[in-house]
Amino acid sequence: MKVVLALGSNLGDRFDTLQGALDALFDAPGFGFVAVSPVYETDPVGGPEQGHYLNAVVIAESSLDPRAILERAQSVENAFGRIRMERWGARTLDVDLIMVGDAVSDDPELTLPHPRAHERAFVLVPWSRVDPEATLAGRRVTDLLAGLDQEGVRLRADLTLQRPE
Ligand SMILES: Nc1ncnc2c1ncn2[C@@H]1O[C@H](COP(=O)(O)OP(=O)(O)OP(=O)(O)O)[C@@H](O)[C@H]1O
Ligand SMILES: Nc1nc2c(c(=O)[nH]1)N=C(CO)CN2
Repeated sequence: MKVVLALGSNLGDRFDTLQGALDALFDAPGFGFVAVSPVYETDPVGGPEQGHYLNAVVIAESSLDPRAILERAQSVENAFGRIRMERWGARTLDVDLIMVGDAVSDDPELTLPHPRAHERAFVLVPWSRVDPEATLAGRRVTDLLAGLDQEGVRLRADLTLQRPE
């Protein structure tokens, strides 16, 4: 199954956090690296006033079930010292499951595809760069993007994530 994960960080050394998270996600069996997007500097969306994020999207191949992938994502978030404060507030690391194959779920603990991904340029811009043919719930990501303001999402060509070892 194809798995799409979105990474975000807006506290501390944001790039180091993203690279560390990428390495940690693939540092266990059951998860094969496919590709990682460029890094984007993004205006914060929602929540209280907070700093800019670095965002990236990772594509993996996995036969793990969605719950196991969520657990892995959460353990990586915890390992990078994420302190959960207010909703949509600042965080050292956020790992969201955007889609897991064609799994569909409306469980609040794990909603798939991610219920807000289709409206988030900070997810769709990097995703479309790493997979221009991608679709989300039957719609092309590039089409979804056409209706969104992308001004707050800027390529950081000076920052490149390395594929995990
Ligand atoms: N697709 C998903 N990916 C990650 N977490 C999810 C997903 N669907 C539901 N959740 C649940 O959401 C909770 C995480 O909420 P969190 O505080 O990270 O939200 P947020 O990142 O601030 O906001 P958002 O969900 O809009 O990105 C987790 O406890 C998890 O169980
Ligand atoms: N730019 C940006 N804004 C956000 C982000 C994020 O990763 N990037 N994550 C959020 C909660 O998941 C809320 N707002």
